[in-house]
Amino acid sequence: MDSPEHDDYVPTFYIGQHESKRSRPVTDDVVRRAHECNYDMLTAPITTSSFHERVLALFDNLDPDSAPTVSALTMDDTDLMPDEMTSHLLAMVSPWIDLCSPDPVIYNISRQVLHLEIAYAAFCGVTNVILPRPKLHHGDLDGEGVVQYAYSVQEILNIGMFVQVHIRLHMIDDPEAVDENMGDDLASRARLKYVDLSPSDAKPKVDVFGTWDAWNIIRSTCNYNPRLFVALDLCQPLLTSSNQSALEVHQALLPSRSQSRWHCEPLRVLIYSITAFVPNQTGYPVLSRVHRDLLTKYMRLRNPPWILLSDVGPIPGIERLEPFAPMADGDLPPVITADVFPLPSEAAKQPQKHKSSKNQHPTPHLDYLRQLQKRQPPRTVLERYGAGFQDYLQTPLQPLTDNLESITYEVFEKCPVKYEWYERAIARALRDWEEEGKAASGPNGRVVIAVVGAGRGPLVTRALRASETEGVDIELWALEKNPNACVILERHNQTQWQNRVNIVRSDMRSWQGPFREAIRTGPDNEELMPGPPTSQLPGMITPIDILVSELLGSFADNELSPECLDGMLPKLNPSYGLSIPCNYTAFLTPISAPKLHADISSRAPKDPAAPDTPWVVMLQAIDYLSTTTNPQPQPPSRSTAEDPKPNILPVWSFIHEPAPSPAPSTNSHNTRQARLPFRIRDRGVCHGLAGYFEATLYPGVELSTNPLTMGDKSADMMSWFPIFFPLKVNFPPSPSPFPPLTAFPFPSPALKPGAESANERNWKRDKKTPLYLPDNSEVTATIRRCTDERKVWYEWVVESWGWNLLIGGGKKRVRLGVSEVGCSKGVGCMM
Ligand SMILES: C[S@@+](CC[C@H](N)C(=O)[O-])C[C@H]1O[C@@H](n2cnc3c(N)ncnc32)[C@H](O)[C@@H]1O
Repeated sequence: MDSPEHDDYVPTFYIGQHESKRSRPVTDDVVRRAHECNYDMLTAPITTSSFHERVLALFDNLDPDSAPTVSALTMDDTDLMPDEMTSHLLAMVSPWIDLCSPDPVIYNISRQVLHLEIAYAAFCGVTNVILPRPKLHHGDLDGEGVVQYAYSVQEILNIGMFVQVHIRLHMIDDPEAVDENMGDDLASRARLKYVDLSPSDAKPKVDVFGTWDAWNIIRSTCNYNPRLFVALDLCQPLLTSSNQSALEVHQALLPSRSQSRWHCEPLRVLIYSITAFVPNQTGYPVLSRVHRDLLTKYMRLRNPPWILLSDVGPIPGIERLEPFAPMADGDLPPVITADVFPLPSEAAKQPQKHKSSKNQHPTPHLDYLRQLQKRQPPRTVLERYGAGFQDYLQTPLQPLTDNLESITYEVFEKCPVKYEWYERAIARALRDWEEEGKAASGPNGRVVIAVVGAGRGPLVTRALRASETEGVDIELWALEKNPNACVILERHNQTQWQNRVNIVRSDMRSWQGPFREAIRTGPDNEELMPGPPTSQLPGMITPIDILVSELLGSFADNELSPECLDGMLPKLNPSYGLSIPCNYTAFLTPISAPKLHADISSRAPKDPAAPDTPWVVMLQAIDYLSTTTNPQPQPPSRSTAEDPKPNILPVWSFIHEPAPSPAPSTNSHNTRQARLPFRIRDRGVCHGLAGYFEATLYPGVELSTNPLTMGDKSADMMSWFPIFFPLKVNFPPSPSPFPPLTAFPFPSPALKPGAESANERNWKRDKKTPLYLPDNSEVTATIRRCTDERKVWYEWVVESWGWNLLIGGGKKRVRLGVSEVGCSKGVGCMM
């Protein structure tokens, strides 16, 4: 396997240019010029300033008791035309509307403007629109209008059936952030009877999850519609107090808790305004390390977001539109590439330099991003191996009932770690065997090793190699029940293993053990000595000294390793026999995984088992809901003060050692149950449980997929992706609180082909609304490993808990919600 340093991968940065107030229409020529400058796309307002003036005048001249009607768009109201280049445009809905307004007339007008603009953009063939941010604060009202906004979004998803809708949001909610449209907008016209502007003592504070909360309402109302995305503003207007350095402010606005939360949402656009950049020592605009790290993280998503540079200057040459030398190819003078974050004192000294540099490089911000694109750190082994698999749901393998294909074994065999670790474990076991002078079970004192479930034989090769390196003689058995894989084993035995391996075609649960000639010795031939392996009767069965198996699944025991090994353990050498692995433990943690939730929801109508299936999935767009702050100090340049790490708790274990007697006839000894409490610091939505495992192959040699220990125990191991237990929660469907508007010029949108029926919608709401967890709450996950005489399956349920303050002091723990029981019996593993 190549080392990650040799990865020649360059990520795709799809970069667009946005101006909040475009001075000229976005024509073909403008788009062409933007492409020449190495921009990939442009934003365009759907309507013109004259439409803006018309609507404001409508409101200003309104009889307060009448229902206003915004008349249909005219030629003067828009510059947008159906055109080939519309596919390169991100159409901007007017930022001066307020869909959250508590003033019903303003809401009514805003909603009409939205409908008119979306309908016209859809008519022109626009496929991507960006909606203005939901306004979260109106006087002393905080977050009240979000539901209103959410219903408007739900409506427009049914107007433009091919339009992808991007909701513009700040990373965090800062109530004091300056609103760029202030004065020119409908929001500032809200009437006092609806908005109390009197100064209040209880000023809302910065809320790290405030904007996420709004997004959660919007996408939940829209049933996780796959055409709904986040356009994230990465830089809020900086309210730098004089004693804060620019670096501190940038870090404070990008807390790692909110970074990881947005990472799990459907991020489609990242918006960098000019305030996200700071001049480097040579005066060129660069991003701080916090921003650079964030960009690297977000650009590694399976579908990397687009980047919008907002108000960083016009497209060069646009006024004259003369031929233009292409820019921003990423080959820059070294001054631009030095992105050392300046000390605030240095930055303050450099404004002049910055200006003159900009004149020499007309698109310095774009140049810098193109340069960053080229200098992205190489992908890790896991990232390379997992490319394309991120958040892709796979049904777990059933190697016991199904016979795997050769290609599946081939994928296993690519893991650079697992087989190495098995060889190490076998080598240590042989060394200890020798050093401790243990009596072996094979002829001539040879240690009997049985690789059970040998597949195409990689562990057989490793066992032979371990014996050679340790200089310990072994007798090797390889057992496999897949007849096709046995052909490969037999071929390998002939061509690679010099016929040193005894190959057995059998299910391990019915294998008697190493069967060999019984050689009679002693003065009267009354003693029996183990002879060479044979299939002839009469013979004798001898114990196995070292049993090697790899029957583990993503949740350790989910591919029935315990059930398979049950039959083998009584065949171990009773004094010294050992199993590799000797034990394994499953782990769980609650996660937010909107993408997986949406995927499972969309499968559910056709595949009713989908919400009850524990899925194998390379988790990427997820957020851990239960975290602790990492106590280990980090280099100051690399992290903010807090660096949360997930609480991932052990669920249950299986231990494999010589068994004195055959396993009981029922499988009830392999059932398990666990109830795990998780503290939740920050609010979020729980979509399910992420499962991992750790296994001890031999003391000191461990495998782990648990993110907390994987780096130490088996870094770069890629044989197993985690498992995901989805959550189903039962809530009654909620009717729309908003009756259709009578004054609206269009008829209420009828159901178009492909739109959801009420039944489908209700089914989704009834069956799969995820569990909302408030700040400072608790989650308990209860999970069981169940069995009958034919199958093994899991059942899981999640409860959320909060605290009620009691009159007279104290608090009481109260249950806030409980999920439906997930049950995988329908897709359980056959024994
Ligand atoms: C996960 S694969 C591992 C294969 C191989 N050891 C490797 O590491 O590439 C598990 C193998 O065990 C075999 N297997 C599972 N249950 C078995 C059983 N009860 N008896 C024999 N073989 C079994 C499967 O056919 C499969 O080849």
